[in-house]
Amino acid sequence: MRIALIAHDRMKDRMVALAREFAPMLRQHQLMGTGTTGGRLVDEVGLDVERLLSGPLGGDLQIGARLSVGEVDAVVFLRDPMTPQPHEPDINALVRACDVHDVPCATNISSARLLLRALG
Ligand SMILES: O=C(CO)COP(=O)(O)O
Repeated sequence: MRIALIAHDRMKDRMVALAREFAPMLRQHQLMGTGTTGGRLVDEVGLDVERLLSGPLGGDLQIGARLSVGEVDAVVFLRDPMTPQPHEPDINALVRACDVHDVPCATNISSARLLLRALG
């Protein structure tokens, strides 16, 4: 499976903890992430993650574009619900693309755990 991992700044520690928890499972899959999130997962968890652009520079759009042509199977997107983001339209575009193409998209830790368990 091709899994995209994305987290806003205040959610990145939680993404790292989640990735540690699921590291053995995640290693079985092809991973991609936005720039900073991907970097942390590489450096702190030792995962092999293809790093795309940082979110505010177009990383969400890159993932959305891949997803729209069938190149992403699942998304974990830990959005920060409390902080406005300069690239809000990109964020909405990615979540919308998940809905348009019926790609599972977990936007909080509980749903991410369920999704990653299901992908086993
Ligand atoms: O902004 C993001 C998603 O909208 C995440 O981007 P970074 O992983 O580069 O911080």
